[in-house]
Parts: sequence; structure tokens; C-alpha cells
Amino acid sequence: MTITGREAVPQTTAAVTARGVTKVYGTGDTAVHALRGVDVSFGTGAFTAIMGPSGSGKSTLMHCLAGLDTVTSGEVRVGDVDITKLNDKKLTLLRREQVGFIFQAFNLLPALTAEQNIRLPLDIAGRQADEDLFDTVIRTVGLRDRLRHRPSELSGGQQQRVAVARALIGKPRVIFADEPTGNLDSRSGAEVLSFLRASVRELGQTIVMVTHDPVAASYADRVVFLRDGALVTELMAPSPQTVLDTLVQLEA
Ligand SMILES: Nc1ncnc2c1ncn2[C@@H]1O[C@H](COP(=O)(O)OP(=O)(O)OP(=O)(O)O)[C@@H](O)[C@H]1O
Repeated sequence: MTITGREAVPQTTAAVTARGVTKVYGTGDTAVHALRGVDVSFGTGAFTAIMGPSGSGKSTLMHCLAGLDTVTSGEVRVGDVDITKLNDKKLTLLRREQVGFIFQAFNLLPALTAEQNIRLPLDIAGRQADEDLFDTVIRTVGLRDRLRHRPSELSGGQQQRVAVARALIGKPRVIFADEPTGNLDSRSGAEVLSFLRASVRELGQTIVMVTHDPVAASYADRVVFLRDGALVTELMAPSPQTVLDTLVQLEA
């Protein structure tokens, strides 16, 4: 799989950083400490997976990193900006310009064609699409002959590829993917994951993905593991087996 049209610039700077992030839901006896002081950085141009047992805080962390939820204390930087200090309007603007999302449920608008769905975030932001990048992305995800189809006329794997193209086309600083292969069979899942990895390698895209699946996590450059709201360990160059072994240890 080859993507050209945007230069991949290997960088070591962080795209997103969390410092001392805590998140408490509720108060008093019913308070849930979902995050208990998380420090973590996500390097620019890297593909990172977040894993951990059910209830360990993966979704909460991702939502706090993406500015979809507020932190109770601590700091989250997207690039140089501490998003915990932004008002709602500035946060919405930052998310629109710098953050891309891919969800388990695809979240495409049913009345729009694939192409309209892909272009929608840029249209909303009043931004011009980079047409070279658009062509490259469409060719690479193999959607050229599906652009006029509506989501109901596409397979699950094709719908998720539309969602991936939609996230990439805005060239966000970071893409957050929440169980992107959770609704896909293993072959479609592998295609989507290969494409995510290619976009990191060849476009320099930064991706942070929450997953339960050791095979999905093995496509990442790095896996960070949460347990009880705290970051406990990480793996570089993971394989399905090393991820599985680490999960088994965490749940023991
Ligand atoms: N809106 C909420 N109100 C109260 N508690 C919440 C809320 N959202 C999450 N929690 C709690 O916070 C903790 C962390 O939840 P979170 O969804 O982040 O975990 P997770 O690792 O993503 O779990 P899973 O793998 O099951 O999706 C859990 O104990 C959960 O019950």
C-alpha cells in the first residue's frame, strides 16, 4: 500500500501530552476515580494503541486527550496548547482544526454520499480540501468507484474506510480512533488497520487508538497499558503475543 502526495517528516516532538491528569465522575460515596494521575506523551508521526482491562479508563483518557471531556485536574497539551484552559468556543475550534476522529460505529451521515461525508468536516470549517491529498487518500483506500454511494450502500469495511478518509483529509495534528475495527470482520479490520499504519508511515499522521484487540494493537508502534486509571507499562514494536502476555499479567 503506497500513499504519496504529502511528505512524511519523522519527528520526535509530542503531538499530545497529558500531565498529572485525573478524572473523577460523581462525588462523595459514589465518586469513581477513572483516571488517577496519568502522564503520557504521544509522539508526532507515531501510531500508539491504548489498552487495558475493561473499566481501566481507556475511553475516559481518550476523551480527555481529545477535549471531548473535561479533566478534574492536570494538563492536556495538543501541540503547544493546554486545552484544559480553553473556553468552549476555542476548544471547538481547536478540535475542528487539529483533531480527527474515527469511531467504532463509523458515524457517517446516511443522507450524504461517501464523498460528501469525507468532505463534510472541511466544508463545515470553511476550509479548502487539498485535492492532491484527496485523490491520494481515495485511491489508497480504494473508494474511487464508491464515492457516489450512500453509507447504506457500502459494506462495514468500506464505511470505515470512508471514516478514515474523512479523518485524514483535514490533515489533523492527531487522529483519535476508538475501537475502529470493533464492528468489522477480521479481513476488513486488517485492511483498515493497514491503511492507518500506512498513513502514519507515509503521511506522518499521528494516531492514538483505543482497542481491546491484541492483533489490532500490534499494528501500532507502541502500546500503553492502563490499569485502574493509571498507566502501568508500555511496549514498543508490539506483536499480538507480547500484547496478549502483557494483558494477561495486568488482569492476573
Ligand atoms: N459518565 C460516567 N459517569 C460515571 N462513571 C463513569 C462514566 N464514564 C465512565 N465511568 C467509569 O469510569 C471508569 C473508566 O471507564 P472507561 O469507560 O474509561 O473505561 P474503559 O477502559 O474504556 O472500559 P471498556 O474497556 O469497558 O470500554 C469505569 O469505572 C466507568 O464505570
